[in-house]
Amino acid sequence: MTQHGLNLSYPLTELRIGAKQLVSSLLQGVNLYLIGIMGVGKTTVGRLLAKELGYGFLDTDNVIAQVTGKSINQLFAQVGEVGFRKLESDVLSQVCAFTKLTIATGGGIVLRQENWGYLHHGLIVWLDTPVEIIYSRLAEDTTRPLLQDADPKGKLRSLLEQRTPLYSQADLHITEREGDTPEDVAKRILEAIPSVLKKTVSH
Ligand SMILES: Nc1ncnc2c1ncn2[C@@H]1O[C@H](COP(=O)(O)OP(=O)(O)OP(=O)(O)O)[C@@H](O)[C@H]1O
Ligand SMILES: O=C(O)C1=C[C@@H](O)[C@@H](O)[C@H](O)C1
Ligand SMILES: [Mg+2]
Repeated sequence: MTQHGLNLSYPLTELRIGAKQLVSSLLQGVNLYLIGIMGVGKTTVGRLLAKELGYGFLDTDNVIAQVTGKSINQLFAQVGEVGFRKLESDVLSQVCAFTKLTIATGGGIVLRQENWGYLHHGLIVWLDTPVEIIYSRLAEDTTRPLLQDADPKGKLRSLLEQRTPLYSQADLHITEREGDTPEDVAKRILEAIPSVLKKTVSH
């Protein structure tokens, strides 16, 4: 984030008065990227954050589906995970050229090294939710091809375990607490952004 030359001289009391305005002015149009395993709420919380910040909202999964005219399930069936990952990188490489966006990413965006070059154009937020909660949310959902497994909960656990070192490279780590609404999570992110920007430049 230091390459953005953010102005960090702000009175802390302002955080309580107008967190949204403060965060907007601190970010100076820098994009927010939400990463995390499927079902943590990247799409849901991303929309709320965009509204709060006066940012546009994009979801890489939705952009891929719109551009190809196919669902994520159809793409996995037709071009495989490898083909899907190429499309995902193409989309990310294009959207990172814009500013003032909150971008919800697909859960596997962290897997390709080249994607990190694009993600680091912005501020990266890792949404982290206990597997039990994610599972209860997605148990009836058939739109995630990687969860079409004999043991979907085990699959979620193993994906999270494999990807945790990658998600950990985010600028900000927000852990969802039991009972947190999407609004609570968005608020916690907004409140945490000033501290992470401050921490980055003081090193
Ligand atoms: N804090 C929350 N409390 C309750 N339900 C939530 C919360 N966050 C998200 N949800 C619900 O969980 C489901 C999954 O959320 P969402 O689609 O936003 O996850 P995602 O991280 O974008 O997943 P994917 O990586 O598969 O795109 C949705 O039905 C959403 O309404
Ligand atoms: O975690 C993953 O690898 C995925 C998450 C979804 O957002 C989709 O991008 C797709 O279902 C793959
Ligand atoms: Mg999503």
